Amino acid sequence: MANSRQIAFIVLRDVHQGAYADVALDKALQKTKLPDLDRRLVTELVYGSVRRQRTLDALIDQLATKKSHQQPKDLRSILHLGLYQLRYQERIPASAAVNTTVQLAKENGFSGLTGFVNGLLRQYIRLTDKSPNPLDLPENPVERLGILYSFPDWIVQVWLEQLGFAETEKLCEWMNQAPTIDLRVNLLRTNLEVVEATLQSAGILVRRIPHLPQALRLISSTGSIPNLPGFKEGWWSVQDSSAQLVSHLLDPQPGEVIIDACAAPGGKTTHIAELIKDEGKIWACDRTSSRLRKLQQNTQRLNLHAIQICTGDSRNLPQFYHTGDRVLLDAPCSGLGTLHRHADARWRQTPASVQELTILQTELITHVSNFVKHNGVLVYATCTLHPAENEGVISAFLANNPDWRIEPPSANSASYGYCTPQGWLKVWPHQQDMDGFFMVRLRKTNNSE
Ligand SMILES: C[S@@+](CC[C@H](N)C(=O)[O-])C[C@H]1O[C@@H](n2cnc3c(N)ncnc32)[C@H](O)[C@@H]1O
Repeated sequence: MANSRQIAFIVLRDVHQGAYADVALDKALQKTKLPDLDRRLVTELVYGSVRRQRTLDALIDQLATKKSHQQPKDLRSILHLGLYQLRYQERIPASAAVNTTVQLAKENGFSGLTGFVNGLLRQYIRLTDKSPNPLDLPENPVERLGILYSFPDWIVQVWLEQLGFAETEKLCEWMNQAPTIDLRVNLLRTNLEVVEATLQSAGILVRRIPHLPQALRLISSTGSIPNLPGFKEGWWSVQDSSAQLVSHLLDPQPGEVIIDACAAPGGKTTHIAELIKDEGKIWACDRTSSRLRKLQQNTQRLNLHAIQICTGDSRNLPQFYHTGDRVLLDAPCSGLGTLHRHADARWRQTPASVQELTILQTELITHVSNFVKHNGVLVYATCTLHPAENEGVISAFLANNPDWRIEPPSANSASYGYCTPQGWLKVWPHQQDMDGFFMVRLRKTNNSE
């Protein structure tokens, strides 16, 4: 049976050939019968090495004569694994990190280079004996943060322009943490006290989140989520606190017609159904049927009946024109607010992909705003921290549609505390300790058609 590090190496090889880190990892773990502890090690090594890729490459550049991108691809992955353990895995003794990495090199076609691997890793250890952070860093603030925290320059630049150096550094640090898991309790089936007590009796510690009436944060490790008590019974869903704010901002009421224009897999659709006590009609539209199947499963598990599914492109659904009391557009986005949840996401997005997304977002809001009835409400939300996809899309929409205005949340809303002077809400993860989000409520005013 292959050992944890060999499996991690094979997954990294797939990732460097273009596979998604989570998909490649799942595939590899399904093929093995590793004990839980080893599975956790593989996961940590893969996600950590992918996430910290830029920092690890900078170390290779510093310690070897050939730059990281000139090294054979597999050797680079092996060095990433070794350096990752030395730099970020305090529980692994340095000697074990070095010996296992040398072994990996030997077993994967680099027996002639074991001396190089051994030498490079030992040189790193010697440098750390002299200084806790031996990485050479440039003065330029963008590159400095990009190399130290392993982000592409363009993302650091986007954040620096909004936050300045000290806050951007805190945000970068936050995004390299292990993600937390929040639950949203289904108050139609149970209540917070019962879920808290049930989880606690299964040895899982939770805490409440201020202002969010359905939220619980898991503060101890859990194992498989579907095996936790209450999941199969539909007592709760997994949903980050900031995503819960979106449906509170929409503020849906029992009996209303609500259209969720980008609904799958249904985190917010099911929340809306819970908030209206399952009384009314919610159209869950999405163009991806595989994701809508998940929405269907979630709806059944939570025993909700107000939701109707519509598969299609929301830029072309004229049957909904002027029918919605409230419309939610939780738009596809670059996900810069949830980079901590997807190890490879920071390397997949580019300024060009952001540009394409802003075009799609603009087309979606333009079409979907027609779904709203006279005097109705439209909420636009993204889980990104890129102003072009947020403030930019909304400012352009308002400039082209003078019959719409921003309506900030009311003082008794769960989302009130996150409101900015402009009336939109922006959740900065390092300040609020939840996923990054942008959301705004717009109302179609009286002078509109
Ligand atoms: C951010 S996700 C939605 C998450 C969902 N609201 C939730 O809370 O679970 C964006 C969704 O938009 C969908 N999408 C992208 N382009 C679309 C379009 N033109 N029309 C309809 N859905 C679209 C994607 O399939 C994806 O499911």
